[in-house]
Amino acid sequence: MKIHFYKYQATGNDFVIVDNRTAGYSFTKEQIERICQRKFGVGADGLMLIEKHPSLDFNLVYYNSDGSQSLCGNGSRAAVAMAASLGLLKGKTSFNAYDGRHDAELLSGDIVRLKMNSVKEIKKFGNDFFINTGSPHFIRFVSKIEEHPVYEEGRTIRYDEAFKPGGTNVNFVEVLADNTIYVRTYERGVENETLSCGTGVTAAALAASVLGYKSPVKIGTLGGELMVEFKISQSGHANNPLDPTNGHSDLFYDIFLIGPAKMVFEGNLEL
Ligand SMILES: N[C@H](CCC[C@H](N)C(=O)O)C(=O)O
Repeated sequence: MKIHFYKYQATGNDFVIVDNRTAGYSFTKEQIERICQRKFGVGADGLMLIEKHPSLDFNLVYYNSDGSQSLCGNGSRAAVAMAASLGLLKGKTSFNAYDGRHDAELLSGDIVRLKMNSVKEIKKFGNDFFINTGSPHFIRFVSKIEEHPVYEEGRTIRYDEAFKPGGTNVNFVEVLADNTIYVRTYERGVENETLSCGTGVTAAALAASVLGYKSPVKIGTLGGELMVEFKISQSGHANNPLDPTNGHSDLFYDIFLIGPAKMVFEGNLEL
C-alpha cells in the first residue's frame, strides 16, 4: 500500500502527517511503529491523521510512535500549519483533538497560536508538580539542566507505581532570568527524550507560575523557543483550592501555546 505523507516539525518534535479526509486509512500498532522508526521507516515522534469532522474544520488523530494516543500540543500546532496548506482554514481554525475542541490561529512566519483546554487542578508531590494539560505531566525543577540525566530519571518516574496504569510524561525545568524557563522532557509513548513537548512546556509554565512566573512565560527547549500565555482564576494558585466564588471554575484558563511549525518534506511510503 503506497501512502502519501507530509513530514512536519514543531520545535524539533517531529511528525508524519497523513491527509486522511478521503483515504480512510487505519494503521495497526506495528504499522505506526514502523512508520515512526528512524532507520526502517520515515522516522518521527508521532503519526497524525487529518480527517473530516461534521462541524469543525478537521478532526486530528494523534499516535505516539508506540501507537498509544493522547493530546499532542506540538503535533496540533503542526497539524494547523498543514491544514492551512491544504486550504482547510484561513488564519483561524477550530478542530477536534484527543481532549476535545481546540481553537488555533496561524500567525506570520509559521507561528501557530494554539488554545489549550483549561486546567482545573495541580497536584504536588513534595517540590514536584503533576498537571494534566491534555496529556499527563510530572514536573521537577532542577539546576544544571544541560547535565541532568533526563532519560534515566525520566524513565524511572514515567513507570513509577504512582502513575500506573497510564504512566506520565516527565519534564525537568530550570528557571532562568527574564520570566524564562528551560524544559527537557522524557515523553511517554515515545519512550525517550524529545526535542520539545508542547503539553509539557505548557504544564511547566503553569507550575512556574506557582513560583511567581507571570504570563507569558518564555520557554527554551532543545528544539527551539516556545511561549505560553495563561490566566489564573482570582482565587490564586495551586495552594488555593478552586474558589467557586471567583466566577471561574478553572484554576488556569485562556492558555495558549505559541511557536513555529514547519513542513520538512512530503513523500510516499510503502506499507
Ligand atoms: N507523549 C504524550 C503525547 C504527545 C505530547 C507531546 N508531543 C506534545 O507536544 O504535547 C503522551 O502520550 O502523553
